[in-house]
Amino acid sequence: MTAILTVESASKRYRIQRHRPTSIKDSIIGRLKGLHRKDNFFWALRDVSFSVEHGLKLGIIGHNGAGKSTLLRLLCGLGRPTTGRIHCKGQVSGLLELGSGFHPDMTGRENLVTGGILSGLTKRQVLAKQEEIIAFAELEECIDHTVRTYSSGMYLRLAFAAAIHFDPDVLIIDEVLAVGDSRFQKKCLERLAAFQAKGKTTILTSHDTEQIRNLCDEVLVLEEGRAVMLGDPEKALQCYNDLMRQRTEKRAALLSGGATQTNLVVEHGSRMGTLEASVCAVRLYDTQRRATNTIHSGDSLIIELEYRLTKPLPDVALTLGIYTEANTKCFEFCVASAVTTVGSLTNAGRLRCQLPELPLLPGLYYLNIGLYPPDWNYVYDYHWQMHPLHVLSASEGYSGISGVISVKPVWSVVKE
Ligand SMILES: Nc1ncnc2c1ncn2[C@@H]1O[C@H](COP(=O)(O)OP(=O)(O)OP(=O)(O)O)[C@@H](O)[C@H]1O
Repeated sequence: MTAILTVESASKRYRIQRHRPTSIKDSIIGRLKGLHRKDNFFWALRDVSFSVEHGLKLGIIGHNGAGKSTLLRLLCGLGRPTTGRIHCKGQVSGLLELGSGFHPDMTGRENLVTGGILSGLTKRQVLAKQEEIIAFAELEECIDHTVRTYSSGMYLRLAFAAAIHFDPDVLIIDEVLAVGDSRFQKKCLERLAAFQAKGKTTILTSHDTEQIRNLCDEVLVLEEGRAVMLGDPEKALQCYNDLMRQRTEKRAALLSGGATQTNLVVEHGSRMGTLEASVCAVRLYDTQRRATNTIHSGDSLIIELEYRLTKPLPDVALTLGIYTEANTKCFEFCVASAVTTVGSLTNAGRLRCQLPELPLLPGLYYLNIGLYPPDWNYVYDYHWQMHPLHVLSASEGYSGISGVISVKPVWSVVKE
């Protein structure tokens, strides 16, 4: 196999301007006074090296500010590394953050033609694909409006449709699969899978670990601009979690002015975090609002979390998941902003969550709960295997089903 893309010791330095001139005169005066010499420099990428072979599905993960977008921009040819080199032997198409790529004052159609030509297609080739792209993006009615008037969802639909229909050798996607409605997201994921199945190379970043597992066969982990590891998705996700644990430990030490144990002693299961926001009690209720940790398959479950904040926090992110005894995830949902979902949090209170008709097969499960700062950089409080949930057979139980969820198949003979 040959490498289609090679990154050799690439570093990227940004200038953090202390003096921001607002006019040419201001800029000249600033230079004469030597104000520009007071600028700081920030290394967003440091000495990153890796190569990507034809057909590889590469994922890039890392916490907020780790350098993922900076690296993807360089791979797309937007800017050059401050030191090091990037080599690409094919045509690259990039779906970067919303707002990049299209000119806001040009119509969707004009942007398509310009984008196609910039991606290496001839005008005739772009025009031949144009209607298919517009149909995929479902933008027939707005394609002749200026892109400035598009919603973020419309923008994303056009950007994705264009990037994939231009059929590049390497498709680079920065997190954008998280935007847009779920039906269109599914359509994009199917199209992306077909693109990958043709043996094309993809490079993507995502904060969604399931997307990383499903869409990547190798993953690069970035931390503070450095490549920490490149390996299979499971090892990379483990490394990402370890880095989060290390950041949590650093944060806890900073808060307490010394080394702190972030793994907390609990009766059952495990708990870790800085406890700036904490879950101090978890109560489960059945459909009759009785406090219990035993329900029947198919019953609804009410979960009440008693929380405490050590100081007022602008927002908190949280996760709540149900896992089997063997630690298989049945489901987990993330709330990126508690404020948006339930309103601002007082220093202590209770959050309630109802899960209607939980179709779990009989067995022992655990509720895993996490509280995080909104940038998910470290852990406020994470409980795993601490809160058991016993699921009993439904009153009209049926046999012969294994797995995690309870479904009731209805069989019949097809009449010819
Ligand atoms: N144009 C710029 N000027 C100065 N600093 C920048 C610039 N662009 C990015 N940075 C800084 O470089 C670092 C890496 O940013 P980057 O956007 O690459 O991170 P990221 O891993 O993509 O983060 P996120 O997951 O939040 O998108 C951040 O600290 C960011 O503030």
